[in-house]
Amino acid sequence: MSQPLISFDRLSLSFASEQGRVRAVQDVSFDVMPGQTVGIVGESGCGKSVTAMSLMGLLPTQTARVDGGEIRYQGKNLLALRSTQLADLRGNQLAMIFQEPMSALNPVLTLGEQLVEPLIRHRGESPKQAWQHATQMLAEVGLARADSLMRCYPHQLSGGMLQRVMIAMALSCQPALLIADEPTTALDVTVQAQILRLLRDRARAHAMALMLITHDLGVIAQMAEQVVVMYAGKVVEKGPTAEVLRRPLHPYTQGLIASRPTAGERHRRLYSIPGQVPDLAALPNGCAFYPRCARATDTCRQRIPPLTGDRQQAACFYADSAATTACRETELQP
Ligand SMILES: Nc1ncnc2c1ncn2[C@@H]1O[C@H](COP(=O)(O)OP(=O)(O)OP(=O)(O)O)[C@@H](O)[C@H]1O
Repeated sequence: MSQPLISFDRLSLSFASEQGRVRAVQDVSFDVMPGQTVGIVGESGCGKSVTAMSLMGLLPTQTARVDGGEIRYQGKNLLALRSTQLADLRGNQLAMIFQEPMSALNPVLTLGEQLVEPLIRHRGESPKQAWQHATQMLAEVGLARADSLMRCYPHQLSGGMLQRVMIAMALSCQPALLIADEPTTALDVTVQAQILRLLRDRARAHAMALMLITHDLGVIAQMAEQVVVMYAGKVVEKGPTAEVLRRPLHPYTQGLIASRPTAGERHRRLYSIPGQVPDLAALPNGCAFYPRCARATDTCRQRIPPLTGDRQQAACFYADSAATTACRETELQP
């Protein structure tokens, strides 16, 4: 068995805020194997992006603090690297694309200028080689007339085209890992499917690992071999996607699956998980999900269960398969 490419090992992070420390990530552990796609899923504010940004060294240094743990890349703890060493890995061996491609591009530089810069800096290509390489990459992500696109400014392209440019930019340095943070949320549905297909094909063609952050369990089902379910800054369940979706153990995962809208069920009342996500600056004792959990008992209020087990792990004292009948299994199988 090969070594993990990335290991999050008991990572805890917090932010300083006027309300006190926001415990955005607590004790998060999971691995990404070389070439593997891992989906991170959970409601808004559960810590998905912060987890990804910490790997890229992109957290705000004035407010963010690492409270414990490591993020190892090929065995090296990224949190112990100097910022220049991390900057060298970023955009080279580790790349990231975001929900809004426009916010990651410089509006006053042409796409060509922005595409060639990392190739010159990280790969030592000459300006001419970098230009040819970038043009090839645009063609590889399905953009026609790549040479003339190189002379365009970001505002001249549609959202779908820009996301393709971001993927080309990320792939151009042949990263070992690409993080895609809600890469299709800002796109219309047909373009979403194209971009996801492109990401999957390119990840396979380049033997690249993919960390895919999304709210959408359907996307996870199609794309990811492993899934990590986060709630209030913690991993509540993780495992092979097919197994977690077929037999979710944690009541939160069960709720997420049950609340997914599906085609052909116009008359079904949409289920939503009752209650609100907790304030991460004032987390309750015990399991953070208990105020919203129909099965919560006094034990859940007092103690936090550990994430245990080998295949599927669930941080819940009462995690079992008994309540999974409400989950519409067949529709979510990859
Ligand atoms: N710079 C910051 N300062 C203070 N708190 C922050 C900062 N960045 C994130 N947080 C807090 O950390 C928590 C986790 O945020 P994060 O962006 O990781 O959530 P998320 O799961 O990615 O949500 P979404 O799906 O909406 O992007 C949130 O409570 C958020 O308010």
